[in-house]
Amino acid sequence: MFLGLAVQVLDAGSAGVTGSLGLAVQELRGWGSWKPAPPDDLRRGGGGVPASSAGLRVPALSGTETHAGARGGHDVAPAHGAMAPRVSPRRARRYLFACSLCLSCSLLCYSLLLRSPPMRGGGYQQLGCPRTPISSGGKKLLQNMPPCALSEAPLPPGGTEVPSARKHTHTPGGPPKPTEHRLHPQGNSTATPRYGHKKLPQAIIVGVKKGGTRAVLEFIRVHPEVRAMGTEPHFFDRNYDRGLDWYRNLMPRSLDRQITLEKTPSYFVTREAPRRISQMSPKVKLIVVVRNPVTRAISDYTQTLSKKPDIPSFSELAFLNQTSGEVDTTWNAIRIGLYALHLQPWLSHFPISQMHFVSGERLITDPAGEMARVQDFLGLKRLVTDKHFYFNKTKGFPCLKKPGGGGAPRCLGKSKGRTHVQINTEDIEQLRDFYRPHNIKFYEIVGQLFHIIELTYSAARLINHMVKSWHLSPRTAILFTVRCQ
Ligand SMILES: Nc1ncnc2c1ncn2[C@@H]1O[C@H](COP(=O)(O)OS(=O)(=O)O)[C@@H](OP(=O)(O)O)[C@H]1O
Repeated sequence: MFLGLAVQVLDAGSAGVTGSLGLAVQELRGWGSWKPAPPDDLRRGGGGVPASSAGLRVPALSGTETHAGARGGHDVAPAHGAMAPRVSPRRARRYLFACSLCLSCSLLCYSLLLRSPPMRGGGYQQLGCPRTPISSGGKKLLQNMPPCALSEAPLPPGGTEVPSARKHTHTPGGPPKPTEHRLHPQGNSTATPRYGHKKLPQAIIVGVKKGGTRAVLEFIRVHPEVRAMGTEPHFFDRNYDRGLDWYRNLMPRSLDRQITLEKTPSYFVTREAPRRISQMSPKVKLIVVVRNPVTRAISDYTQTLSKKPDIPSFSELAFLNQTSGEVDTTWNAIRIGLYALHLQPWLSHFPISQMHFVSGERLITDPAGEMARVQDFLGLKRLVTDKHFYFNKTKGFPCLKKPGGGGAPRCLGKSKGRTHVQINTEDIEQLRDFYRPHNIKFYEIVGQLFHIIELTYSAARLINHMVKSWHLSPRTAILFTVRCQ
């Protein structure tokens, strides 16, 4: 191939075609009109054109002049102002050949560099997958890959835990930056495939902060029919004035059959978000990951404390009056947990059937079960199953593994699953009491029981009994039980 190219180039040049090769030939022809110099001069580089220049610094590539003297002599002008050497036609052909070889070589290198990025295990061609460059930087954030690419992803040697968080902050005026870490970067890529098109999301994980939203996003994007934006765009709260085109442009490319998804947990508590989202698309599917609001508040506080170690204690912030136990509902960490309150505006714009609630607790104890429900809700085939998960004892959380057991597992980053700040039991009890009526209201609205209030074992059995024996709907059984509690 290399030789073939060289010959082609040589032919083109000899024929005097236009373009740089043609010019190269013209230049060499120009040399040919100079007085001949002893061949040795050329080889030694003395008196005539230095050997290196003669072979490689072909002026024609940078200019159109055919007369070397007119170029100021920096390219091929003879040294010491000596007469330009005459180059025999044979030598000229040699130069031409050398030059062509160089060009061919460069062409070959460029074509290799540009057209053949590192491939995953060479399996692409057989699988008929589009060629997608894979980020070689192992610390790149994970993004979904086309189905075939996912199954071909190379994994890091022996790595089990995700490297520490790569945090970015949002800069007004610039594109949104990743606000948090994502799953293990290996085995997936941030590279946008060159096929498909950018769509507005058909599904959004709208909340809640610290509920387990990252886990849901990372788990669902394993599905080949899902393309997810890895970072949080914060479009419907912070960046709305940038317009839908800006928002759409942030999305990964996807095929028509694929679902585009993003997650920004702050939407759930943003008053304007439901209206704005429904204006974008009234059919969009909404996912809310809920978690016991007391645990959620502690998780939220733990995160803030990790960034600002000087903040007051949890109890000081949570209670207006610690003796009376009056809760400060203006503190965000507390306020976000008032799920029923935040849900109301959503229900003015979306039917409840368009919202799916994931239990943050079950997401940890039974990720496959929760993800099965998410897939059902999104109208996807249940492809993300228990085969994809394993429990990582060191992390204390489920992590993703490769189906079939090959390759290294992938856990969420260090900022997910942190050890919480110790809060005294009395404060926790007071907060549970505070949240109980709000939680019950929330259950009533969504007709689903979450582990966000602690049911006694007998209450759970009663629910089961009522559902099975009395043929009550789970919703009625739940409501009856929590009301009785
Ligand atoms: N598989 C797995 N691995 C690690 N962590 C998991 C997982 N599943 C759920 N979680 C819980 O997710 C909590 C973080 O929630 P979010 O991802 O919604 O946080 S954030 O709002 O995006 O900051 C995080 O909260 P903390 O434990 O307080 O760190 C986890 O409890």
